[in-house]
Amino acid sequence: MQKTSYPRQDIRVLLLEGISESAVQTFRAAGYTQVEVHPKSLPEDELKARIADVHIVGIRSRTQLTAEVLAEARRLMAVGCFCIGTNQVDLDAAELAGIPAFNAPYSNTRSVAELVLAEAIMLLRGIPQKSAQCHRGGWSKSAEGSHEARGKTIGIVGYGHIGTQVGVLAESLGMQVLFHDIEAKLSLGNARAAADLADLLARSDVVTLHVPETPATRMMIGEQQIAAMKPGVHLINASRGSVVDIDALAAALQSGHVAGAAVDVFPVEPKGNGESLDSPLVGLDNVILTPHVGGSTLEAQDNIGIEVAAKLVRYSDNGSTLSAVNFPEVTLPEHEGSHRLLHIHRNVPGVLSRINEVFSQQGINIDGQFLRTDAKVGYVVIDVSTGDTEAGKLRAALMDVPGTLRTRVLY
Ligand SMILES: NC(=O)C1=CN([C@@H]2O[C@H](COP(=O)(O)OP(=O)(O)OC[C@H]3O[C@@H](n4cnc5c(N)ncnc54)[C@H](O)[C@@H]3O)[C@@H](O)[C@H]2O)C=CC1
Ligand SMILES: O=C(O)CCC(=O)C(=O)O
Repeated sequence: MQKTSYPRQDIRVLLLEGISESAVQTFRAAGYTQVEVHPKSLPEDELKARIADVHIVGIRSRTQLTAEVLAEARRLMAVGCFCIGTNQVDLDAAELAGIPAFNAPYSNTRSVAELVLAEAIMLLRGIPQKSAQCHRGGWSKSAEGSHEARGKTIGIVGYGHIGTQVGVLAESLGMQVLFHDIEAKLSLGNARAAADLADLLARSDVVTLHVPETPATRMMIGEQQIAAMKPGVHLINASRGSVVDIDALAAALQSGHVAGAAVDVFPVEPKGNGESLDSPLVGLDNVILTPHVGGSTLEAQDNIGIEVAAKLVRYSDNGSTLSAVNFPEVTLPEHEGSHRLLHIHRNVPGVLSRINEVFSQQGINIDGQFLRTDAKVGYVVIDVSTGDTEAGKLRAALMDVPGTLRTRVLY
C-alpha cells in the first residue's frame, strides 16, 4: 500500500511519446510544476526505473504498461492514455493496483475518418502505384483500374465513433455504406447493417477496419476473410496491427486479389522515429504505408492534450473518476473546507463497514460519502471537516482495513 497524498507542486508527471504541449500547459495552469516531457517512448528498463518515481504517467499507443511495469510504479496514482486505444495498458493490473486510466475517446476520431476517406479515394484511383511509378521515372497515363468513389460500396467493420464518421463522410461522396458490428447500432444516413462479416466482405469495394484490439478482433481478417472479399477489393486498416494477418494480406496484394491497401498500424511498430518499419508490405507499390498517424493532426493532438490532462488533474485534485476506462466512475462535488479521503479496495464483503468503523472509533462525523464498485474494486470517497492531523490519522487507520489497495487524502 502506497502513500500518495502530496501537494500539487510535489506531484511528478511524466509525459512520454511527444504528447502535445497543450497537456503541459493544462497541468501547469492547474499548479502542477513538475511535468517532464519525452519525445519518445522509453525502453522497458528505463520505463521501469522512471515510473517508480512518478505519480502520473502519460503515454500514447507505443508504451506498453504491462503488469510487470506497473509493479514498479510504487507512487503511480493515475495513467493517461493520450489517444483512443487503451490496449497498451494492462487495465486489470492497473485497477488492482488502485490506478485509474483515462483516455480521449473522441478527440482524434475526425482525423482518422478524414485520412481513411482520402485513402479510399486514392486506392480506388490506383494513385499509390501511379505515384510510385512517377517517382521512378515512369509515366503511365491510363484509366485502367481507376474508379470513382461515387456509387461504390464501403464496408465498415466496427461501427463506433470512427466507423460512423467514415460512413457519414463516405455518403457525402455518394458511396453506399455497409457496416458490421458486434453490437446493434443505429445506422446514420442511409448506411445499412450487413447480415454478418462475411456478407460485408462479399459486397464491399473498399473494406475499412475500425475495431478495438480485443481477443475477438485479433487476426479477424485472415486468409479466409481476404479470400471472401471481392476480387479487386481495397483494404484499409487504421485500427490495430493485430487485426489483420499481414502475411495473408501481402500475398493477396501480390496476387492482385486485393488491388490496394492502406495500412497505418502494424503487428510490430518501430519504437521511435528514425527506426525502420519491418513489414512484408514494404516495397509493394499498391500499398499506402503510414507510420500510425491516423490520429496525428495538430488539431487532434492539441485537443487530446487538454482533455486527458484535465481528467488527470480532476482525479488528482478532486478524486473524480468520470470516464476512467478501468475503474468505478464517481463524479464528485468540490470539497472546499473539508478533507477528502479516497479509499480504493478489493470489492469483497465487509470492507465498507470496516471503513465506517474507523470513523466512528475516532469520533469523526462524515460530511459526505460516495461509493462505486465494479466486479474487482470498490472506490469510496469520504468528506470530513477535520484538521490535517486528524485526516492523517484517519488515513493511517484506513490503510489497515483488510482489502485496502490504496488511499489518499485531498486537502
Ligand atoms: N490509427 C490511429 O491513429 C488510431 C487508431 N484507433 C483505433 O481505432 C479503434 C476504434 O476507435 P473508435 O471508433 O473510437 O472506437 P469505438 O469503441 O467507438 O468503436 C469500436 C466499434 O467496434 C465494435 N467492435 C468491437 N469488437 C468487434 C468485433 N469483434 N467485430 C465487429 N465490431 C466490433 C464495437 O462494438 C464498437 O462499435 C480504437 O480502438 C483504436 O484501436 C483510434 C484512433 C486513432
Ligand atoms: O496517436 C497515437 O499515438 C495513437 C493513436 C491511436 O492509435 C489511438 O488513439 O488509439
